[in-house]
Amino acid sequence: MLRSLNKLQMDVFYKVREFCLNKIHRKNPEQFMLFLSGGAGTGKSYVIKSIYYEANRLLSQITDNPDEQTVLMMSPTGVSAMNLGCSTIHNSLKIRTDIKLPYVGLGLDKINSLRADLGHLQILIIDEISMVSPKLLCYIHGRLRQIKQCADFTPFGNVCIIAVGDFYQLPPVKAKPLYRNTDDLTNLWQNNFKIVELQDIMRQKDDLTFAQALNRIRTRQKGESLSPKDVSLFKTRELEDYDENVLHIFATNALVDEHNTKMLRKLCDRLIRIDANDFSKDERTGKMTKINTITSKDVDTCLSNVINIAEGARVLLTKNLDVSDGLCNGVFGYIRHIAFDNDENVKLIYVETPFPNDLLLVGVVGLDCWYWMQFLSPAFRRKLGDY
Ligand SMILES: Nc1ncnc2c1ncn2[C@@H]1O[C@H](COP(=O)(O)OP(=O)(O)OP(=O)(O)O)[C@@H](O)[C@H]1O
Repeated sequence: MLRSLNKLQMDVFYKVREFCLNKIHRKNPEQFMLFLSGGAGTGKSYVIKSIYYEANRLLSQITDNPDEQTVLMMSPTGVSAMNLGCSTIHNSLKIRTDIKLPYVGLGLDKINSLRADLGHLQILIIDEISMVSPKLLCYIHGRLRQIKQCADFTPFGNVCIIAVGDFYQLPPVKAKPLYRNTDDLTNLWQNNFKIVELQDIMRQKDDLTFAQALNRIRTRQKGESLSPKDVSLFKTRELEDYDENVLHIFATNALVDEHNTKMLRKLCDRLIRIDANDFSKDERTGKMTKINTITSKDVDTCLSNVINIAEGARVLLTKNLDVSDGLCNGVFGYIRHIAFDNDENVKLIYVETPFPNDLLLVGVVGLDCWYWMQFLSPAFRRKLGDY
């Protein structure tokens, strides 16, 4: 893999390698903060995998404990974490999703356990940096300072950072991207990071004309039209007939729902409608009472008021259940079986995941739980037989 790196990829690789060698030889190398950028397919993930492997190999020499991590790779989303074989930022650094500034430190027990794993951390690789909000970056900085017990304000507790990504790609959810942050207090991005921009598109390296046209879409401003030449090039890639099972992308949720309902009706015999039930908890008695008006819109739960399901339907996981097991937001599964209670209400939905031994069991809203999901062990699966 190393020999195949192109010139710019190689430069970054050797810069990090030099830091590691100096660290092993106790030369006290200076902390670096690198922003590795480049368009889609320029090989950002490819080079960080090489760096991660090499840095791990070299820096493992500075600790005797194999459980201690000297290099950590993480990503803001479950899918990209899964693709890179790492964990999410929230999971790796025990950062809650509802964080607020100013930074709130972790309690003693939790920080001690993080410190046991990451006390010798030297290099942190953050993939998909375009999706990291200024607030989340502040929490990464705060957490690393806490882990490293830094007395001064050196950024990120003096841990080297390799931020990887492309700001032309997805921005953070409901937050400004890092380069747009103008708040001096939380601005860890500007002035700290040195940019290296990979130039060669490796994904379409055998079709340079197409790769360059894709790059023009990348840098195109809102309202700016594509050249007629690019439009006709993309038109040549249009398909009249295509497999309906491929992943579709739509601009609005309404179009997504329309397509899903069409496919369900087409592919499945019996459509089952589940209406959301809303319950309120009496603070004094703890008793749950069903309420007749649905409040999901008012409190923005992102839950649908109605869902249509069917046996055989393809479904998408929209939550990170267990990234290390591959069960993260974006993974497909198939509904194998739907079980009903005596009143013909849906009680359980059995979802088969793409992973051989996992079957997800999805419980539908009951009085004592909002929803729950669990994996069935192979033994329990056998007990269930063929339903
Ligand atoms: N030096 C290289 N030699 C051979 N193949 C490479 C090289 N660099 C990247 N590739 C290949 O090019 C493709 C794109 O690389 P990669 O996924 O790392 O790009 P990326 O910049 O991370 O893309 P994106 O922004 O879309 O995630 C992959 O198939 C990868 O294996």
